[in-house]
Amino acid sequence: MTATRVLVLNSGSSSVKYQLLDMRDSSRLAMGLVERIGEETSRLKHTPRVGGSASRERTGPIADHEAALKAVAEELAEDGLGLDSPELAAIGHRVVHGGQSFTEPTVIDSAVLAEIERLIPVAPLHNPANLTGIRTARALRPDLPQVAVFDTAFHTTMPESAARYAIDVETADAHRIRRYGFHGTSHAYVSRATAELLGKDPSEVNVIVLHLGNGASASAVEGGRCVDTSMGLTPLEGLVMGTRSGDMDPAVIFHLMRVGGMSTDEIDTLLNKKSGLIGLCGDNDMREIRRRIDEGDERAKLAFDIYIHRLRKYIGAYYAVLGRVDAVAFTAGVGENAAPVREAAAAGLEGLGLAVDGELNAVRSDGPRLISPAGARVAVAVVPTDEELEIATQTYALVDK
Ligand SMILES: Nc1ncnc2c1ncn2[C@@H]1O[C@H](COP(=O)(O)OP(=O)(O)O)[C@@H](O)[C@H]1O
Ligand SMILES: CC(=O)OP(=O)(O)O
Ligand SMILES: [Mg+2]
Repeated sequence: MTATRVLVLNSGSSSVKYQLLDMRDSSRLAMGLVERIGEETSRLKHTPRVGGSASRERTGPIADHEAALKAVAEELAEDGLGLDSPELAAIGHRVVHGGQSFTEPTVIDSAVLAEIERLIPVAPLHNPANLTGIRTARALRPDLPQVAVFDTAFHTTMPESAARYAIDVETADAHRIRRYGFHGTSHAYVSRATAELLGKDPSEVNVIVLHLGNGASASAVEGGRCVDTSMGLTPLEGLVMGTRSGDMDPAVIFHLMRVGGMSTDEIDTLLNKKSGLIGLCGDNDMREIRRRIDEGDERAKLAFDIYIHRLRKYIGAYYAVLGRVDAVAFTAGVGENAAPVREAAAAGLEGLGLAVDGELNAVRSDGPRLISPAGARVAVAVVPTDEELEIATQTYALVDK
């Protein structure tokens, strides 16, 4: 029997998303999510035979990522899809920070593990969880190839003019300080899917991709290659996010230290976990923010306006970076679902050839779709991302040789 299945693990700071795919037809055999790891109220939602049977849920404390993965393995085994299956060809892992070392998907060995570990200081919320996922999966199936697919890889094509910060060159190089960019698997997948939606080859189109999830980032993709992106050394820079500030004057940090008496760790927590939408209005979920706005809540309205203002700045900036824009693609939780965000992001930009059609924008659908009026100079699209499929495809390409 040839092994054609790939298990994909996307381990976040407090969650694990997973999918088991059969790469003969890219079909999903099972998928699921473990949330609130480390809390009393952890939850595992497992969907076997996607599209077929109903989901199963387990609630109750799941202490850490190792326990989470073991619970996932048990759920898969219950459907006869256990990790011991000879049909499993590889396990693909999302790894958030690959620094400059990794420009391609990579089979994991101890040297690769050591490098991912070395990069923890620049991805403190993400790389430790990714490492635990890899180590646990390796312990469960030591004989299987484990492949790392890096968020940073797609952005390694950025020119120096976009990737370098304007700080002392020797200092920057000594500490490997530069723009790395993240969500690259999503930016790659969505820019390609957008070209496909337009019936063109990726090499022919310039796309601004807006990945708006809990973490959010924008990228400028020229003929299939990333030329700029909004996240930087770490996933803190750029857009306003669920709990992260995005761009601000770096002197805010010195001010908080000198005048506010805050420690480095306190400021790190403030900017990564208590800022963005949650810091501005107490909620990080766009659904809740829209509900509050509908009830006349001023703080929610201001948070929304700040979020949109920053988003529009990046659309304008990347318009200038690209010179010619063929499409703007909205993706991830907010981008795919929040019609008011898309409407506000494009409002009044007809001069740039950008517009959103109210009726098309209100349509709900799982597939990629255009929301710009017919004949518009720039296509505006909703293009659902599928990081797990992209990771599985890249993983399988590496092991099916
Ligand atoms: N129906 C919806 N309307 C508006 N926003 C939504 C909707 N569904 C999800 N979201 C937003 O998407 C976010 C999660 O996006 P997602 O891409 O899954 O994030 P992540 O991968 O970073 O966890 C939620 O925090 C919420 O703000
Ligand atoms: C890199 C990053 O921000 O990832 P996420 O959106 O999954 O937090
Ligand atoms: Mg995400």
